[in-house]
Amino acid sequence: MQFSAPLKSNSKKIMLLGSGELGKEVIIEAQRLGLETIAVDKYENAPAHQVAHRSYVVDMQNKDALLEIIYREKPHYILPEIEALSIDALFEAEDKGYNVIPNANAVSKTMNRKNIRTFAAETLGLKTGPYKFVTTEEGLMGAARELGFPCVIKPVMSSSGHGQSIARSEADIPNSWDMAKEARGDASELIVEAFVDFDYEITMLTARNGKETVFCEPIGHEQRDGDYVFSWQPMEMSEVAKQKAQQIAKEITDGLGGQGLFGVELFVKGDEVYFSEVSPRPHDTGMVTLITQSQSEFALHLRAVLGLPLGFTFYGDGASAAYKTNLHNYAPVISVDDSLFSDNSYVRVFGKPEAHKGRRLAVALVYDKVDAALEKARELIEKVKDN
Ligand SMILES: Nc1ncnc2c1ncn2[C@@H]1O[C@H](COP(=O)(O)OP(=O)(O)OP(=O)(O)O)[C@@H](O)[C@H]1O
Ligand SMILES: NCC(=O)N[C@@H]1O[C@H](COP(=O)([O-])[O-])[C@@H](O)[C@H]1O
Ligand SMILES: [Mg+2]
Repeated sequence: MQFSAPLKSNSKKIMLLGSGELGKEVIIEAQRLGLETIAVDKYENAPAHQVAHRSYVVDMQNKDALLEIIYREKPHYILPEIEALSIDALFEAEDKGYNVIPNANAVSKTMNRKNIRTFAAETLGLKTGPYKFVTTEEGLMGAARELGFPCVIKPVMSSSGHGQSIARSEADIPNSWDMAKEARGDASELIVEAFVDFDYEITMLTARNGKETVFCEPIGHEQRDGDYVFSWQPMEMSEVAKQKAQQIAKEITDGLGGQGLFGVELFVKGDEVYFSEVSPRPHDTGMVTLITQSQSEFALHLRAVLGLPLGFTFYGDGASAAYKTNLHNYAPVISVDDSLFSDNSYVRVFGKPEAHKGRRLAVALVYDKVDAALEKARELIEKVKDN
């Protein structure tokens, strides 16, 4: 492969749509390969804006506004980094010959829970828990009664747990309805899922470069209020469950097609593996690969996009802990105890310009045997504060 310099007439350009902490790492990897980088998001000084060659602030749901930037910049690759963006802009750009990663149809399917769930369960026949879609509060009550309690309620378009709740009895349904309706994203329709009483859940990072598919070691994670707080790698699994997990990851990523890295979310009970959802891009729980692998999920995403070989070394076990703030603050200051910077741990601060309750601002990473790494990550994250 040939590599040019950025900011020249012959530069190779990537445009990131969404510029959070995950995109920031993708941009850094792209710059390591001499690519020209453009980061787009809905607010100023987003993490990836801070490291890209150029940045734009735009309403990500506005088709014309997104297309205007795409046509102006003419990127070789368009990498969606968030779910809430104008899918019509991506379809139109793809029609005009732009390379949307992994492809506009995959982005469209995965951004909407109804599309991806029906594709996985009904088209591909993958095992999932029971589910229903509803558009009214009465419909929600009926679906919950049918599926049984507890059940999980989510807007069809949302991420990081926004608008998600668990209803434990009929009395919880009005509150679940309100929570879903008030969330950002698209709550015109809701998915109601039977609660899967899994033993553990994993992310199977899966990369496709057009020639081969590779899997990372399974990542275990702990979620609170639908958002990740701790992840570790590898998650110890039975050989049968691991094989099934890779098989499901292969089928769903082959079904979606295109090049790039995917985060396949799976629930595991005994040797049974249930498909939950998939991100057609690096996954928040995969930040642990920054410390466990020779090529992180961000580096692998870039390699897959460019069609480069996907070989990498798993250096050894590790864990990550997300730092989430409780404050509203227009200029957050993050205090990190010096003990986080050790021979086997460090912290990455995303540089988000504003804090609000529940927002992820930093991540602690530990390299050690899984149990020790997770224990240390739990201990260290308590030593991060902001004000
Ligand atoms: N049907 C279910 N049964 C049990 N737990 C569930 C179910 N659905 C979701 N969860 C729990 O909630 C978490 C978040 O759900 P999900 O991944 O669907 O939301 P999300 O908003 O897309 O999150 P993200 O954007 O971080 O991936 C899951 O990782 C799991 O821990
Ligand atoms: N689970 C999806 C996920 O982790 N996405 C990551 O969070 C950012 C948004 O953060 P914000 O809400 O703090 O702006 C996104 O841009 C992406 O990097
Ligand atoms: Mg998820």
